[in-house]
Amino acid sequence: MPASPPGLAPLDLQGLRYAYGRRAALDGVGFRVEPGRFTALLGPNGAGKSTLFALATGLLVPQAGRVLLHGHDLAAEPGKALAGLGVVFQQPTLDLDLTVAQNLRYFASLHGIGRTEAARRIEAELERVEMADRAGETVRRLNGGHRRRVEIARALLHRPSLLLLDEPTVGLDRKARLALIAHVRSLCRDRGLAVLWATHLIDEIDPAADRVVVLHRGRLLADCEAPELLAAAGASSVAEAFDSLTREEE
Ligand SMILES: Nc1ncnc2c1ncn2[C@@H]1O[C@H](COP(=O)(O)OP(=O)(O)OP(=O)(O)O)[C@@H](O)[C@H]1O
Repeated sequence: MPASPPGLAPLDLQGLRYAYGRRAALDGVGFRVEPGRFTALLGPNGAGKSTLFALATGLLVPQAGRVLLHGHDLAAEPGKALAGLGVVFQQPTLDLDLTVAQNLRYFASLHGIGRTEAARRIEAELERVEMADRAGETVRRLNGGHRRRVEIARALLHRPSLLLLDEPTVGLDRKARLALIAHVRSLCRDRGLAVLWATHLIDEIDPAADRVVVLHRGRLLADCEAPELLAAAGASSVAEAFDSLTREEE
C-alpha cells in the first residue's frame, strides 16, 4: 500500500466551508487523519458529517478551504489526490443483482487492475473479511453486515492508504457492528491504514486509543486523543465529554 511521504498526512482538511443555499453545513472545519490511526468523526444527525465526506471525496467543491490527500490538493490534482483513497459511503452502493465477485471485478476494472491481479486481490480481500465462500452469491441474498464487509473489501482493492467510512454500521445489529469495527481497527493496526470513521454512536469510540473529532452544527468542537477529550471535560466517559461540549456550545 502506498505510504504518505513523511510529514504529509493521508488526509488534511483545511478551513472547509460549505453552505446549502444560506444554511452553512460546515463552517471553517479543519483536521488531519494520520497513518495507522482510527479517527472517529463524532457528530449527531445534521452535524455535517456527510457534507464533509462529500467534500473530502470531491463530490462537492468547498466554498472556502481545501482538501489535501497525501499532500495533493484535490482541486488541483484530483487524479493523484484520489488514487490513495478508499470510501464506504453511508448508502450502500453494491449492485444487488450481481454476485459479490462481479461487483468487485467491476470496481477493479474501473481502477485499471488486470484480470489476474484482480482475481488475486479479490480473493485476498474477501478472505480477510471472511466472505471468500460467498463470492459467487448475488448481493441481494446477503444480510446488511455481510454487504458492508463486501463494501470494505471493495474499497481496499486498489490498495488505498486512507479509508473513509460514513456511518457504515447504520442498520446493523450490535454483533455485526462490533465485528465490523474490530475488522477496521485491525486494518489500522496491521496495515497502517489511516481511517476516518463517521458515527453518531458514542459506543463505537475506544476511549483509550482513538483520535476523536467532534462536529456539531457544522463546527469543530474538538480534535484530540480520546483520553485528552475526557480529561479536558473532566468526564469519565466519551458520552459525558460529548454532552458537556455540546451543552457549552448550545
Ligand atoms: N442537499 C441538501 N440540501 C439542503 N440542505 C442539506 C443538504 N444536505 C444536507 N443538508 C443540511 O446540511 C446540514 C448537514 O447535513 P449532513 O447530512 O452533512 O449531516 P450529517 O452529520 O451527515 O447528518 P446525518 O447523520 O443525518 O446524515 C443539515 O442541516 C442538513 O439538513
